[in-house]
Amino acid sequence: MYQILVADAISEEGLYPLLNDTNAEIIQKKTDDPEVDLSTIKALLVRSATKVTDELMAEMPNLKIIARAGVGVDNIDVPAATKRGIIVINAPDGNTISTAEHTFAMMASLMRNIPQAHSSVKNLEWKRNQYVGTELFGKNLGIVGMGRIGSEIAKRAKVFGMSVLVFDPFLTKERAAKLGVESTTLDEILQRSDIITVHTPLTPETKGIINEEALKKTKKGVRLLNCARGGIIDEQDLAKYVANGHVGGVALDVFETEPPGEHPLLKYDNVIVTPHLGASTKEAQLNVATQVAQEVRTYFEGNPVSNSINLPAISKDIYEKIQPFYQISKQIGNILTQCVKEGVHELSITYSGSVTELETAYLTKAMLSGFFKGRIDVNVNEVNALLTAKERGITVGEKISTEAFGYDNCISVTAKGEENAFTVRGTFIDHYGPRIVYLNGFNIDFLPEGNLLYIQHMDRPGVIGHVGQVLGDHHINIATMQVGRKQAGGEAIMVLAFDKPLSENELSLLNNLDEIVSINPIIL
Ligand SMILES: NC(=O)c1ccc[n+]([C@@H]2O[C@H](COP(=O)([O-])OP(=O)(O)OC[C@H]3O[C@@H](n4cnc5c(N)ncnc54)[C@H](O)[C@@H]3O)[C@@H](O)[C@H]2O)c1
Ligand SMILES: O=C(O)[C@H](O)COP(=O)(O)O
Repeated sequence: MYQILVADAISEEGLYPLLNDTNAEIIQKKTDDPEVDLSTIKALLVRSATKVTDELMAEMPNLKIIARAGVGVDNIDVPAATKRGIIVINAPDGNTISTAEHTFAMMASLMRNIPQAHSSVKNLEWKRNQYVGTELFGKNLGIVGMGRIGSEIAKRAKVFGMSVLVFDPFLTKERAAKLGVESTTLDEILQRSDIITVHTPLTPETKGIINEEALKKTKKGVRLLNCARGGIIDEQDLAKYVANGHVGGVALDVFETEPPGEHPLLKYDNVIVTPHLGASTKEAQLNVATQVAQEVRTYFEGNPVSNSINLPAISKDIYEKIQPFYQISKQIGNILTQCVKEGVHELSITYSGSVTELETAYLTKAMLSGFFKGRIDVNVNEVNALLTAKERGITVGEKISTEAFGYDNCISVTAKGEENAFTVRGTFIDHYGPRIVYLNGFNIDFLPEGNLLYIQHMDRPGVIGHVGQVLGDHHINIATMQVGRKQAGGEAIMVLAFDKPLSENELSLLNNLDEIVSINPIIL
């Protein structure tokens, strides 16, 4: 059973995939509601209202996934979530059309003074001369940020007979040509546009991208729209340019602080506003809620999510192919962490055979999650594995090799410390399962599972008997036993599996046997 906290107003109908899941319990409350036990919540669903801060995440130690029913994730501390190993997903295209239509409606309203005229008629006035508008036809529309929403606006603007200038550093010439828009610089847009609309995410780079310096370059009478995020157009600078009459009109759906309260821009008649309604249509809300609810369910069913902000996307097909190697990679990492007795500064992974055809980067992260398991407080998974290694000064290297040691596939990991290096090799055999086939210089073959004991000893007659005697005296059943050696009479190893872990006393009795060099329990 997993608990999901739905902290913002999310379409109930869209939550159907979760409401329909007998393993899910949905709690619809604010994060600061005293009735909510944050510590047991595994999934958090939000829109833009809830601020998902590092402090909030600290109160949610079991949180695995944050789902944003919408596009912008600027209300979520994504780096902090990543550090904590929490997946962040969004619904990138569910509200595109709604937001594009809202922006267009705002643009038409602004040009034809519709909100002002509407209020005037409602106040029993009839001022036809006061509300003479301007056509969209033939005007230059500048779009900053030509992603999903920007592109939909461009299509609509062209139908209205507008010329579209766009600025987006990631827009290719081919795509601009296909959309029939002129791709240009921000400066050109500022200088040539009659109307400018912004559709970028709010990032350190886009914050204030339209500020006083930019406004200075615009045409007198320019109209500006922000239906993306408050702050992309600097509100204080904009207020100055509305006050001095340079800017002819403004349409805002979003504000730096929401609600904006007593905002300097609100007093101007040529500034029209809506309360962050871009995505507020029945269709968009149903789309985004269904998308994230389905993704959360998929995640808890153990399948890959498609719209993660902090995890590379992987298809279900590839995910299924990778699963067996995922497990063995994790086990190799975990064996290493339990066997290496000094600080590790380098982990090098070599993939060979059929596994090289898969997403090995994903497996490297799985190996790291196994390596850090039990070593540090943070839950390390594919989201934060590389970051955790980097923070701890561990270099991670990945290689592809043609040497698979006679196996169909082989994953070999070497952990290097100041003094020693320790190598573990594993393979996955169809219809047989995962096997560890090499341990610190010795060929061996054991199942990486359960309570294991790795013993280094001298290859002498009777050693296996002596070990068996100690265990038998303590009524300990040996489930499986594998041995490996390099040469007769030299160093050798054995790996035993038990139904339960051995006690300190039993381990110490084994360690005191003459032929034993070292013993090392491994719990997987
Ligand atoms: N008002 C609303 O209710 C509402 C609804 C949906 C989305 N939004 C906002 O709109 C934004 C855009 O949504 P989208 O779905 O089109 O996202 P998107 O990712 O498809 O498009 C964003 C575009 O901005 C471009 N970009 C990034 N940095 C830039 C820069 N410095 N200069 C110019 N372009 C830059 C990117 O290359 C990308 O093409 C979202 O981030 C969200 O904040 C608001
Ligand atoms: O980024 C978004 O998707 C929009 O700003 C919508 O935000 P909302 O879900 O709070 O309406």
